Amino acid sequence: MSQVEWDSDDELEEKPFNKAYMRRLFRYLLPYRKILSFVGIIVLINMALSLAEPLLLGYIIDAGIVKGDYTVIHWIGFSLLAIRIISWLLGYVHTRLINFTGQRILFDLRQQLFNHLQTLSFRFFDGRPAGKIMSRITNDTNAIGELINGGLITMVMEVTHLVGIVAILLWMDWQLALLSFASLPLLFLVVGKLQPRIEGAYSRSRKTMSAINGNLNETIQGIRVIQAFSRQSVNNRKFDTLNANNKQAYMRAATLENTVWPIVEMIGMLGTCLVVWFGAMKVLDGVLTLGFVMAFINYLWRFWGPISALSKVYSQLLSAMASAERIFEVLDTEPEIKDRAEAKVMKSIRGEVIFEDVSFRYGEDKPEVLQGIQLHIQPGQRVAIVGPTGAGKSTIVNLLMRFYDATGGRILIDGQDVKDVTLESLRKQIGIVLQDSFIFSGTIEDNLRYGNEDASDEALRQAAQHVRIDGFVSQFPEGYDTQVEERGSKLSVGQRQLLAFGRVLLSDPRILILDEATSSVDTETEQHIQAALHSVLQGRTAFIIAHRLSTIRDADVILVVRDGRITEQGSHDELMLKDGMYKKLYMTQFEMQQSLAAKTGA
Ligand SMILES: Nc1ncnc2c1ncn2[C@@H]1O[C@H](COP(=O)(O)OP(=O)(O)OP(=O)(O)O)[C@@H](O)[C@H]1O
Repeated sequence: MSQVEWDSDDELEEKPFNKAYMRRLFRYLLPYRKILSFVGIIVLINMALSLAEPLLLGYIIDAGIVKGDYTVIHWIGFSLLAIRIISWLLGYVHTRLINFTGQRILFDLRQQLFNHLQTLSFRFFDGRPAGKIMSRITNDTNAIGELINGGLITMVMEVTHLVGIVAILLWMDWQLALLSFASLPLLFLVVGKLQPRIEGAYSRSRKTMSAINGNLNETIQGIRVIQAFSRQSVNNRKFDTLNANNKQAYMRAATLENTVWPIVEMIGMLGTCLVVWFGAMKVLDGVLTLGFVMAFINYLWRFWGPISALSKVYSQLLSAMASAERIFEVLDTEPEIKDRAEAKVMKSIRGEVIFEDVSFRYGEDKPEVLQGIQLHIQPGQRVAIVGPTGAGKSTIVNLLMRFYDATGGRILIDGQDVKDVTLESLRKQIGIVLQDSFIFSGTIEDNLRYGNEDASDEALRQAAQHVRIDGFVSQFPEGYDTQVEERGSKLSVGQRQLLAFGRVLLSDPRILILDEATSSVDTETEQHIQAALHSVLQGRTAFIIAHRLSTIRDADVILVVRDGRITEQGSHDELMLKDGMYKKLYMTQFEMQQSLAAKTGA
């Protein structure tokens, strides 16, 4: 299947009933069919017990109260109590079992989605808001869970209930039964007209709630920028509107619902009134007994419960359909970058990298962002990639990591095409340090071991020393066991950078990709970073998207990228002699640095 288009239609709250989705959802129930069949039997027994109650009530009136027979009263009274106790026990068991199964199915589905998401290619995540992807794993699986937990069981229970009641009413007195159903067409008319409006109103209320969530998410993520730009009052007004929309939508839904159900009850009462009226006359005529009419009316009261429950399950079913569609779309998306069937494990490499006439575009309808890239890098060489923003520097390294596949040409590492080896073996031998060093929640040690969990403690300490993090880590009371919060928010920018160097050093890759940070840190940290960089680069082929003049000058090969092409290639001295773009770039940067140094007095 092609990549999913997450357009606005995608977020519809409800979708028509879809048999194929339903069948697929049922497949998740299959592993639990034994438990579910057992639950089904319990539910049926419970229904039968509950349906017996009005009959017993009728009997206690006719054979007990009217005839003054104490034994019947005792026995039936005891039976009614026993039925309630057994019903309660069975209800407890079935709720426990169905909750347990529902949670297991949710667990399976969530796990499957998570595992699959991790295999999907970068292109899948490009342009898809993280919030929407997250909501598929949480909200959408929950909607399915609710359907299984509440909906399915309610459906089985209420349908059996309804069929049972109708059958009993017809069996007791078909004429009276038909009389009591006389108001049904009116009921269907009212519910058929108003129910979609209630559902629409609730759906709008949920949508306005998701707008609130989105806004909250963005506000929390961007709180620094918001406060820096003093946007609080503008944001308050925006939130106020969203909040008011939600209140309005909810109030409308609630008002509609509060109007509909009393009308439904009134219509229901109409049928009951007719039965009471005719029934009472028949009792006086001696055709029916009092107990019979009481039992009949009791069944009628029970008739409306399942109808309202079923209409709720129906809307639950439709919203689960929309969730199922979104979940299956993700599960059906094939990872674009994956191992070929005949892919081999890439053996230990030396680090020679060749780009043979490589071209690339981010989408079929997108322009080429790389064209005719030719490169031959020897093992251990240090390559600096420079060029204006948007030139294609990151794209070159993305192709080397196989985050995307080149659309033309070949990329060879030690003579092996990157497409012919397994992704894992390729990526294990390439390390990457990005500008914004992503630190995971967990301890400092966890983060260091991220690429090599089996590293010895000794190797860990050495790596930490080399990248100079031992100094600041030893100042934390818990040392390497210090918990760094999500994204390393407890650490400074420089410390995060050093930690990222340590992580890559410990994983010991042959090729290193480094996106040099542009953000300035204090001179001491800068020195630490330079020293750490020196350790990390030792003996590895390195591709550095370079911003610092010293890094650029020290590189063995400098690539000047412009508009997706390598326009100049060579060492610093060679390129300076050419008097081309590199010289211009270098001189501009040099002057900038000089004036910055003059300003800061460094
Ligand atoms: N995921 C993407 N989908 C579509 N186009 C993209 C994507 N990533 C980058 N591009 C486009 O590809 C071109 C090259 O981007 P690239 O990120 O490689 O530039 P860069 O030289 O690394 O820029 P910078 O120095 O600003 O990071 C740009 O025109 C950019 O808009």
